[in-house]
Amino acid sequence: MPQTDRHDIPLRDGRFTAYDHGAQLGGWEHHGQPVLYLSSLAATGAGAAIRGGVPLCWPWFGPGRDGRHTPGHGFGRVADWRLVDRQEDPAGARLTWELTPEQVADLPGRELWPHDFLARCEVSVGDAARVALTVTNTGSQPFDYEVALHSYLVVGDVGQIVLTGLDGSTWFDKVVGGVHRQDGDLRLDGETDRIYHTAGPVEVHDPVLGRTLRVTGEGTTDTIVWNPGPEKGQDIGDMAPDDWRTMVCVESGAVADNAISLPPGARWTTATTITMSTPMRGTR
Ligand SMILES: O=P(O)(O)OC[C@H]1O[C@H](O)[C@H](O)[C@@H](O)[C@@H]1O
Repeated sequence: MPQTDRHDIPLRDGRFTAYDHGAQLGGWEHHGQPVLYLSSLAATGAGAAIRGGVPLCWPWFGPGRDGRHTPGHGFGRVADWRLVDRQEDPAGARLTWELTPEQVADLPGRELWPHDFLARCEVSVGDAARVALTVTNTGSQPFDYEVALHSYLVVGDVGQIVLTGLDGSTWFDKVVGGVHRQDGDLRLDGETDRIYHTAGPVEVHDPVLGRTLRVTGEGTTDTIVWNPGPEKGQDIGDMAPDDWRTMVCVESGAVADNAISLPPGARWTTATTITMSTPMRGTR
């Protein structure tokens, strides 16, 4: 396998990193503030899933709908994508990668999703960061897939953040099971792993860093909120033991019963956009 190609891109108002491996946006710093978390222990070599930034979960999410798919979050996140375009100017940059069946032929898990496809991932960073995945069905049979754009956001203290935009939506609890309805804003207390049935926008109000991050999905139906909490957080090999305190994942996706179905010749774009604003607005 080729070495991971990493792109370090300076911008007028910040900088970001991106990898051909997984077509992945890595760290992003905007106006001197880190916005996307990238673990200092992240593995980036062949087969590795890069811990942080915005991993692409595709063509399944987690262990898939049957709970038995590996690798977790699909082979798209560990594939070496082909960079097909790179546009840069001081205000913003855009990188575009493609992935075809030939590039994933030898990857574990390909046999679980053996369809003909063209996938295109576009990462654009300027005032906002946007990750867009467009999948085309190039075969003669319909197929479906799950997708999540798994943003790792930097927060000052996960115990103090308030998430708005989820009020009234139903959610599935991945920690203990069960479906619930969100009543008001969300404050995290320990391990949290939830699939909310809303595309957002979801805002993360952060009193410690004095800012609000907004995550907006396009072509998506779900928002996944994840933080491993103190116990699991200590055991994640590619994260420093206390890092769980200063990150939260707010992921735009279409998962489980909301998987995307594509007839032959059709294509679909799912995207997430992350913006940062200050000062904070009121929460309840
Ligand atoms: O450890 P990873 O495979 O990167 O997954 C990290 C997390 O991703 C998502 O947020 C899932 O909902 C979680 O269940 C999972 O633990």
